[in-house]
Amino acid sequence: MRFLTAGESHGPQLTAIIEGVPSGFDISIDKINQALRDRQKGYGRGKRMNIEKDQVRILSGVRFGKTTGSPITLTIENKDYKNWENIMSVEKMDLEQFEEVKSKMITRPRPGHADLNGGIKYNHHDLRNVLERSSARETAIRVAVGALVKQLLTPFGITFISHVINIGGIRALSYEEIDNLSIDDITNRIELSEVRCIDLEISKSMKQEIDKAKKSGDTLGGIVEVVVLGLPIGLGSHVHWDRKLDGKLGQAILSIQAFKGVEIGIGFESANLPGSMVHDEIIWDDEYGFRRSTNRAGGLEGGMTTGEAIIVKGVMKPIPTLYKPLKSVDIDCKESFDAAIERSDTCAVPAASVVAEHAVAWEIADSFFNKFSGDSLFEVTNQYQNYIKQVRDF
Ligand SMILES: Cc1cc2nc3c(=O)[nH]c(=O)nc-3n(C[C@H](O)[C@H](O)[C@H](O)COP(=O)(O)O)c2cc1C
Ligand SMILES: C=C(O[C@@H]1CC(C(=O)O)=C[C@@H](OP(=O)(O)O)[C@H]1O)C(=O)O
Repeated sequence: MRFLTAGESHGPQLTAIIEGVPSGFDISIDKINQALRDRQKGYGRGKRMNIEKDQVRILSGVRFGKTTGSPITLTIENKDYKNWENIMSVEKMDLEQFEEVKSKMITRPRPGHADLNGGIKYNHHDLRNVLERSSARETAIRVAVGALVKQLLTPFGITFISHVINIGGIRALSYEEIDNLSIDDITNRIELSEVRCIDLEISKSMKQEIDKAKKSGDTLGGIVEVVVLGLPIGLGSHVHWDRKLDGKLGQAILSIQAFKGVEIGIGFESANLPGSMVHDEIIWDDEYGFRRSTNRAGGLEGGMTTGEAIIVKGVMKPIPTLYKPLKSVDIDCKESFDAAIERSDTCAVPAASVVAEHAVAWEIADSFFNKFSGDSLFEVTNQYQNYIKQVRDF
């Protein structure tokens, strides 16, 4: 499977085309819209989220609620476009527009954003041309894509959880450290927390930290965790660098705006431990077959799933646009100024946890349909069931 997205932050809409989805799978628009709502509602976001009411439209590839095997086109309207029509026009600029366009021109690149590198690379002297596409507005359509392909995995019992385990240094337990909570309890708590954190007391401290940062014109980053349950052994492959699922998940997470680190299983901590405390012993379970007594590897060995939960964390840096800006240089006169201020979030880690979940979902779905390839649900299901039997009898 593959997909492309298009669209500017303040343009008319975001679009995605997904290719390679087999036929016969149930698709619920409500489920995609629920994921879009989850992405929008995290605490710490700026005023833009009051304007947008993200809802997907499916323009091709689905008929009467089922995939047809044809390319699937998704769109999300940018409600804010009506306030930017003149500034984002595709027509040649006329003189009357000039003053308005000039008022929104960006010439003082924000440290930490794509402005300066993108401006130099594409030879733009209005850095808005860079900002519009580098903006994480694009994550809305990526979530829609992920929420669609997640539904292709439902018949095979594969499910996803995402949550926040750190905001600005306020830490919460990660999935492996949580005892005595059912998956339903975990998901209910994430739903209830405005920062998508399982611990509701820590959620309060995280919110306070966000309020503090906002008051001082600053921003915060953090850590998100994505957990994938119900995977068979053997998605991904050890035979080529670009088929290794851990590598693909790394790319998926690091492709999200502002993500600067990724960790699988105990990841960085394994540098401090001997092998006996890092690797997961292999056991035989009469009901499940081969299993691991622990899951420090985070569900991946040799670029392939082990059958245990995939556990992947991503580190998000603080938002680059600061209301108390850092120093920058005006690209025209080359003098030092405060960086540009564009309406902005204080902390988007809760929103980004939803984005990370859906970016991971894409990679899992892609690996799943690589392994169990077929043009229809029927064909894929046959392949899947044969393989599960093969694994059971191994
Ligand atoms: C959900 C989400 C919301 C974001 N909101 C903002 C924002 O309001 N202001 C901002 O300057 N950056 C925001 N960012 C981060 C920038 O888009 C990102 O830092 C920028 O594109 C540069 O890319 P890089 O940080 O990956 O190098 C957001 C990122 C995400 C994932
Ligand atoms: C629009 C979204 O996020 C935007 C991401 C973003 C950035 O620079 O990445 C900057 C802000 O854009 P604006 O200036 O229009 O408010 C965020 O609101 C979204 O997540 O849907």
